[in-house]
Amino acid sequence: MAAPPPSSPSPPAAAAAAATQQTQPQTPFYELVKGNSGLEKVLLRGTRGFSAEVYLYGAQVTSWKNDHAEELLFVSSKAIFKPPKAIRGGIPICFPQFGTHGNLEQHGFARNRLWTIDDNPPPLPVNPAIKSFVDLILRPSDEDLKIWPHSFEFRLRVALGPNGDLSLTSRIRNTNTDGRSFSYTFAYHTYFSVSDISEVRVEGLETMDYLDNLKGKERFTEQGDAIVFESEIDKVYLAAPSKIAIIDHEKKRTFVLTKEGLPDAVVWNPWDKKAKAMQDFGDGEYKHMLCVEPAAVEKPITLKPGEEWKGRLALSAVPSSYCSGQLDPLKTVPPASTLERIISLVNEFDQWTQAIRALVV
Ligand SMILES: O=P(O)(O)OC[C@H]1O[C@H](O)[C@H](O)[C@@H](O)[C@@H]1O
Repeated sequence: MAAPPPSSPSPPAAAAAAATQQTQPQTPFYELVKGNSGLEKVLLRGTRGFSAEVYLYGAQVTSWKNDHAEELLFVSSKAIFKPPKAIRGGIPICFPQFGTHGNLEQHGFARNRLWTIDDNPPPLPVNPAIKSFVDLILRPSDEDLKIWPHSFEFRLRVALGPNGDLSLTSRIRNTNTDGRSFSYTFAYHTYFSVSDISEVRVEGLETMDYLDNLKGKERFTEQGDAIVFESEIDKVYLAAPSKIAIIDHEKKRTFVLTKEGLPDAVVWNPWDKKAKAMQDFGDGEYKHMLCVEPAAVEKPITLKPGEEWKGRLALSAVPSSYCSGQLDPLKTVPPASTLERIISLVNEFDQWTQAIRALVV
């Protein structure tokens, strides 16, 4: 069901509309279409050509494009869009278990289930400028309750901001009627598309402690400068900062990842050997992807009946490279072309000043 696209009122009316929308429930603007293998997916279209897609299967975002229609997420060319296999790429939802931290299948079962659209979610405070979003919901089936005997409601809002930023907001509520709490681990398993993994560095995780999945989950401390990639990596950084930058030097593009309610961050690249061993992953594809996954792993989240947890991921892609150590996109060094432009404008201004002085004197 596609809501009619919002009319494009003039700015004052838009401001008025935005103001009223803070009080009125927002009607999301999305389109439901058939995707790969006939699986349904929701298209989100923002202003200026930004877009995103999320499959109802797994509530999995599989596309996020900028205003040049460039794909910012990685999905394997060999991804299998056929339940019960998880789609390889985009942003799989790992719940109620991350990795092998428990006795369920790897990453739990949320990414292997068919979610439904929630047309009447409980109100969620949003930026009124966000028009393009969809609310999805998952509740356990009888089969699920056999393997994880807890009732829950998992609501996910996928939203496209006015500047093309993508946000995922999860709300998980314990709806047990037997008075029992439950605990879970969680991750937004985000696959970023990168030009060449050897040209990528990650800032924000320097000096953090991490569990190394390649060394029996042993605890280590990261070295003092940005992370670069020369081999397989599979690390769970603990109590990581809320902002992490993934810098793609070749593309002059920086992904800024902001996380709320998720203390940890997993960094994974399978590299060549593991890539070859994965059926749904191209042998050379490890060069063009990097997973940075906001997560709650070290300390599972525990909810009492009726309690609700909220975990949020916000992604933006900033077309510039960062000075080392600055995670704030506003403090980025403009690209050389902008600097050259500024210098030529200053020179032009000088010429005009001299000409006007000559006239006046
Ligand atoms: O193949 P999957 O089940 O999707 O898991 C892919 C990867 O996910 C995470 O990044 C884990 O830290 C890795 O250990 C795992 O290999």
